[in-house]
Amino acid sequence: MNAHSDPGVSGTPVPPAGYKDAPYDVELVAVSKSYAGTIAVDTISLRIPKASYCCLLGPSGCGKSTTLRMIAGHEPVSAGDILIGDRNVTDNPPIARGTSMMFQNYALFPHMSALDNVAYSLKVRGVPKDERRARAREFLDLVQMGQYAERPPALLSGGQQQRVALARALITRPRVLLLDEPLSALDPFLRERMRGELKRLQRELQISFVHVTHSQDEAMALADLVVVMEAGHIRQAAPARDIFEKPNTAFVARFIGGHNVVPGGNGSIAVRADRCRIGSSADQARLTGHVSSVEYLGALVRVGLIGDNGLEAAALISDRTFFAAPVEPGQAAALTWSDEDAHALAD
Ligand SMILES: Nc1ncnc2c1ncn2[C@@H]1O[C@H](COP(=O)(O)OP(=O)(O)OP(=O)(O)O)[C@@H](O)[C@H]1O
Repeated sequence: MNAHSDPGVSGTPVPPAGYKDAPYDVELVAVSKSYAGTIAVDTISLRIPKASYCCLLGPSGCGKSTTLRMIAGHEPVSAGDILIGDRNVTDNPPIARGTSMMFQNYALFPHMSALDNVAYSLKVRGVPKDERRARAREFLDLVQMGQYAERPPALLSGGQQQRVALARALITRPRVLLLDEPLSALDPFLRERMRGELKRLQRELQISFVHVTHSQDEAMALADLVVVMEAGHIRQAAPARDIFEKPNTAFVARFIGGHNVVPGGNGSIAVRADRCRIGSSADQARLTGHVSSVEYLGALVRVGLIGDNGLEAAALISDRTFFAAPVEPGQAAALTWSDEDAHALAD
């Protein structure tokens, strides 16, 4: 292994040639993956700027995990190139890419203590015992697990096991940390807490995280760059706010949630549900019909509406506005919005 493929296990990471100047941590160039008869990923190109939090988001089977596994080197590409920094790693084994992967089920060794689990990848790289144990302690402290160093995984909670798995993935000092559905096994309370923790770690370490999720909320909360995938394609890659404010297609608008997709003058338009109002005045109405549901969400109330044309839509309104003029399911109602809140979609 040369200095350029050393993921920085012996002290300060050694930047690969040209890495410092590379504006992207990850670059996918026309990457495809086919299995016998199935195209899992179809000619995708993507640039992940340095030290970004990137979420790959999309419905089940859209190719997110396959993309992540190809970046990790656990799956060979069928076509295309993968660059980490400005180094083409397409044919490199996982250990020589400068990436590290944290698996969904954490994949900890049950017979080893938390400390030995974390130190393990240094062991396989031949780092002496004292040094690797000292480094493992450092990384357990980083994820606030120093006090559990001697416990085996079976005596740790799910959230604690996950922290150990994170420390284990980070100890090799990767350029890019790859996370496959890292929060899905946690209960909702812990999930939110770990979400904040992941973001903190990414900021502190100033490396890129590529995080696969099918949760829109998770992607919106975490990502600098949200990559929305469908059927092996990237449909949109942009900051969360751009995706939410300017979804480019009906699929993205629907998948990201919180939008109504309705016919406009030239094709479909998306209007955010929180920009819609419920009224009864037919002259301002954009969509007339009746209330189909009322969901109290605390600060907001979601009013579902079925248009006379069969179209389903919703308004998200503040609790104060709703209770000033409440409506009930079955009641005739109209949805209104301003022209400036209507966003034209490409299809
Ligand atoms: N080893 C494999 N052999 C054959 N087909 C596969 C293999 N792995 C994945 N696929 C197919 O490739 C497509 C993409 O799968 P992938 O696991 O990347 O999707 P995903 O978006 O991560 O889905 P999920 O959210 O359900 O994990 C799917 O149609 C899947 O069935």
